[in-house]
Amino acid sequence: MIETAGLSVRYGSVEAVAGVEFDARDGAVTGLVGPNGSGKSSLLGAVSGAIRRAGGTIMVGGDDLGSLRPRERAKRLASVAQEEHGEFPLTVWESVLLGRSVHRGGWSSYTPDDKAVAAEAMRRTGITEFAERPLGDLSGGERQRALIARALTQDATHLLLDEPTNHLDVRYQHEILSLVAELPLCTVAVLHDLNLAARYCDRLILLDGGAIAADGDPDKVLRPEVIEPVYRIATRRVDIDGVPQLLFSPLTRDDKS
Ligand SMILES: Nc1ncnc2c1ncn2[C@@H]1O[C@H](COP(=O)(O)OP(=O)(O)OP(=O)(O)O)[C@@H](O)[C@H]1O
Repeated sequence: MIETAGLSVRYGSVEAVAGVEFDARDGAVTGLVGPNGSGKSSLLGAVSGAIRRAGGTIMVGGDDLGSLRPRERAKRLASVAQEEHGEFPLTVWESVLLGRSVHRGGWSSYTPDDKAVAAEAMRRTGITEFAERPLGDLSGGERQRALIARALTQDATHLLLDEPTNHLDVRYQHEILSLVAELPLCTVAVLHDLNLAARYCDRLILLDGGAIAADGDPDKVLRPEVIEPVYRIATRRVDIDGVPQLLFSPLTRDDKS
């Protein structure tokens, strides 16, 4: 479980996250949605510890995030950030295997079990064939799947994903999110695509201007009267097989005024 209270993130005079309180349950996928600049990545970054919070508390598995030693933190939280920069000198296999390093002491080498966990994560994300390729040579979508495989290999109890479907083709968008939805973890994912969020999230937190505009299951949040004022786009909803799906059309001149 992840719980925050009064969580704030500031960049100079910009308050990107303004005293947010939410909880994300174990065994569920909580989606963070909202327009560009609404504070999704800042909120996720604060929870992962990558971005310094200006105030508030973050509890992960019942303990204050700040009280956890780095190794314990890594056993509890695995995260995939929006863009991982760098030269990527490692092969895909080496990079995925690095996820096991939090379970190894000092210089001890990887065990057959570590290698089996890494191989299984690669199989599930469809990247086995790229094992010997340098990570930096992969396409954006292939690299995204490799980074997700590394996070799965870390075998943490909480998973943070910032736009995990970014760069993925339509098949892998669904494959990766259905894989994530099956994991018995506490997962928080930033998603732009509201229709994917509807299908794979148990709960949605809609951010607007750094604050929570709506919080609840997809049926409750994905309603035109909730979505339209936040995204400022005309929205229609249809329910397909019990899953809400949204259709959008640009505002007319009259709507804008
Ligand atoms: N490093 C930074 N320095 C200054 N302002 C920043 C910085 N990072 C983010 N911001 C600002 O903080 C606010 C929230 O940004 P954030 O990236 O968290 O939003 P987001 O909802 O993830 O956006 P997007 O959907 O575009 O990825 C925005 O106003 C943004 O301009």
